[in-house]
Amino acid sequence: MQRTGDQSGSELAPIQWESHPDCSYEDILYHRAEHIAKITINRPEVRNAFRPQTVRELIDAFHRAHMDPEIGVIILTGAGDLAFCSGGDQRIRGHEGYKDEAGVEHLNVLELQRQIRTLPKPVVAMVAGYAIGGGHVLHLICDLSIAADNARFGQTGPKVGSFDGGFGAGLMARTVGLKKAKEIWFLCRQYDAQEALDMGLVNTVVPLAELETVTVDWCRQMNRLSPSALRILKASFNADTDGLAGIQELAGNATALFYTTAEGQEGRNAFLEKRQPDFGKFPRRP
Ligand SMILES: CC(C)(COP(=O)(O)OP(=O)(O)OC[C@H]1O[C@@H](n2cnc3c(N)ncnc32)[C@H](O)[C@@H]1OP(=O)(O)O)[C@@H](O)C(=O)NCCC(=O)NCCSC(=O)c1cc(O)c2ccccc2c1O
Repeated sequence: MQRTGDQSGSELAPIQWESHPDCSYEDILYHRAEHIAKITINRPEVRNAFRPQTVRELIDAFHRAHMDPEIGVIILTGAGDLAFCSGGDQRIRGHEGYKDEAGVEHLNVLELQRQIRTLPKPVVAMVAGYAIGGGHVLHLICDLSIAADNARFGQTGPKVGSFDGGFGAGLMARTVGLKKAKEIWFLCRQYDAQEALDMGLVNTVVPLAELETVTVDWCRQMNRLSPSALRILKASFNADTDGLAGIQELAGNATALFYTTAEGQEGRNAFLEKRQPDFGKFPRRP
């Protein structure tokens, strides 16, 4: 199996994950160490299929990692070696979506997809075993995907009476090309890790036993880089695909940087001091 990527400067020391003391999740696990958060879908008995509660907990965990200034990079993975995620839990699929505890039907994974794209830190999918259906779209949404050599990828929508025509189709086409994306959706085939690497669906393939070590190494490398540069690059990569919402995210970074300048602060200070702002002292740069 081919391994890709520059491994120079890599650190392969084991990581000591710590559980977060405030987290009481049922369907997922939340760990932190060395400025990395690891979020694990923990339903191995159904190949880590998600139900509305799973998605709710994932949204909470991603928000926690987003807001935690100690965290630079986030890993999304599935418990065990057999699956990253097998998509929506078909046992509780009702007429209009996946039924929660109150009987309300959801497609709330779409909200999670948007959250992963807009949160301003790199998200890495660490994939062992199956990434299938809505679980396949989840890895696709992540910024990087690292696959174990036992990983298998595919969509099942047209087979099980579903489809994801949003990021599931559009982002797939941008990632692997239009013809390949249509093949993936129209034939519902499964692809092994090497095939996924060959079509640009994952960044690298590693032996299963090294999956976490290599993923952590990539995270450590990103954590040594400028967080603001990574943040703005992520927003830049997503901006055109995400339309005005993407531009909003990118422009929000410009606003946040502008707030830190004397020119930005002059406007606020003038308002608080009840005077006219003096922007004349700032250069009109070419
Ligand atoms: C993932 C598999 C290929 C694994 O095959 P394998 O042979 O290894 O294992 P089993 O098939 O025996 O599974 C073991 C065990 O797990 C149960 N299980 C597996 N997947 C699911 C699931 N998704 N939901 C419920 N249960 C699942 C399986 O029944 C077995 O249980 P036992 O009790 O019998 O032991 C294979 O399992 C597989 O193909 N799974 C189904 C994949 C699938 O079709 N997923 C749903 C696609 S649709 C979707 O995910 C989706 C969700 C959304 O929220 C959307 C929202 C908006 C738009 C679109 C959406 C969408 O498409």
